[in-house]
Amino acid sequence: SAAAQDRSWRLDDFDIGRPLGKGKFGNVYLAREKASAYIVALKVLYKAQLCKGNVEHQLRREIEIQSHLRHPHILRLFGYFHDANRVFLILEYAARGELYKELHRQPGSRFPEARSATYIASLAHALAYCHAKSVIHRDLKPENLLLGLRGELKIADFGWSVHSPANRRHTLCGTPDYLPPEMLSGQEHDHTLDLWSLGVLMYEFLCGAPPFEAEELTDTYRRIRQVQVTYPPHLSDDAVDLIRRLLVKEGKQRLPLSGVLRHPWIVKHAGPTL
Ligand SMILES: O=C(O)Cn1ncc2ncnc(NCCc3cnc(NC(=O)Nc4cccc(Cl)c4)s3)c21
Repeated sequence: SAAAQDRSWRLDDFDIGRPLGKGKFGNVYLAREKASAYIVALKVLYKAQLCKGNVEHQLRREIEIQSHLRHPHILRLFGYFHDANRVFLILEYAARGELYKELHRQPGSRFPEARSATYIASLAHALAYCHAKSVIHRDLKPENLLLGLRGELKIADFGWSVHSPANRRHTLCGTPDYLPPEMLSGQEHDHTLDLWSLGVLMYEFLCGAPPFEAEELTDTYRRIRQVQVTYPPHLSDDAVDLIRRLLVKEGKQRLPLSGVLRHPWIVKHAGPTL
């Protein structure tokens, strides 16, 4: 509610529960707002770490961007507050946790086609909503996808999101597996960046590993630049067709989200949830 933004929150407004996850800049805890008994996730970020990582402006941008986003497949950021040495994000609680843990629990670490299509359709709806507001996420990967109480997908962590078009200001940290060629060469990028990452995620949901994964980082970079993908035999022709239309070097040539939602592979498998 808007009230969540106006009133200033404090740590003793909450009962703190079990840790939900551990992060580079701080941990996430289950928490209950005392007055309403509302359950949230509370992410604790240490200012010293944020300062050392030179990411304070990214956090401010995330808070600004997230405070205007309202979508069933985007994890809500209800508000934030800080004390002497910590910043706290008050987040929607995703009861079924991290999607990548669910992915690796599966046989072969991959989802069946119908489940993958439902997740891709949810992502396409959420991204269409973001792009309509000129917001690109830029960091779509299984670690940033959470599952709600009924297993519904929630995009989380807009720590790398920006208004498009944009240029990368920061050196990349973390895996390059989900980044398009234009991000590797520091070129200007736009919302079509997220279309590439959607293709990488679709491949990983269906195959159990991202398409450009390699032992050496340099090999991953080369395979991304050359769009070097091999398709395992168990993939349906429709699935291969949709991935091929997203993993295209030229951003403008990638299938737009409207085309993704109309694609036969999505309509066939995720039809009822569209
Ligand atoms: O995922 C888990 O570990 C466990 N988990 N399990 C359930 C659950 N329900 C809700 N949230 C969870 N986790 C927090 C998800 C985030 C959302 N938004 C973020 N933003 C952020 O970290 N920003 C940020 C950080 C450091 C620097 C900068 Cl610049 C920006 S993290 C949950």
